[in-house]
Amino acid sequence: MDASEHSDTLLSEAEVATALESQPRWVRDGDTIVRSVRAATYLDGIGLVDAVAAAAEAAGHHPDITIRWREVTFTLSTHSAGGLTAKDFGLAATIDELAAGIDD
Ligand SMILES: C[C@H](O)[C@H](O)[C@H]1CNC2=NC(N)=NC(=O)C2=N1
Repeated sequence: MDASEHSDTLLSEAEVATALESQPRWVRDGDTIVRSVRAATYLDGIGLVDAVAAAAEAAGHHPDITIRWREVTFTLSTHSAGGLTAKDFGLAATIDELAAGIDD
């Protein structure tokens, strides 16, 4: 399932806590979840950004992305809903798949 198939109903605090237990690479920061990936090289990080951008566009759900040399930080929130929804955790799972083998 990609993020476009997930509901944009706001998750409860309990639902967010449960979702984070199964996605341990992500940390809560207010109305967002955040993960940083440290790639072996700058271009590996850019390659990950490119792959995530394609997946995000296909899903119609887009992360905030910060690039600092070879560390790429993804911040997820459903802006239209004003907080965290299943779309964010769906995209988080996709990013985890794409980052597997990149994170050093
Ligand atoms: C029409 C389109 O689905 C919306 O503008 C989408 C696009 N991508 C988005 N991405 C994120 N993260 N939050 C949104 O509310 C959002 N809205």
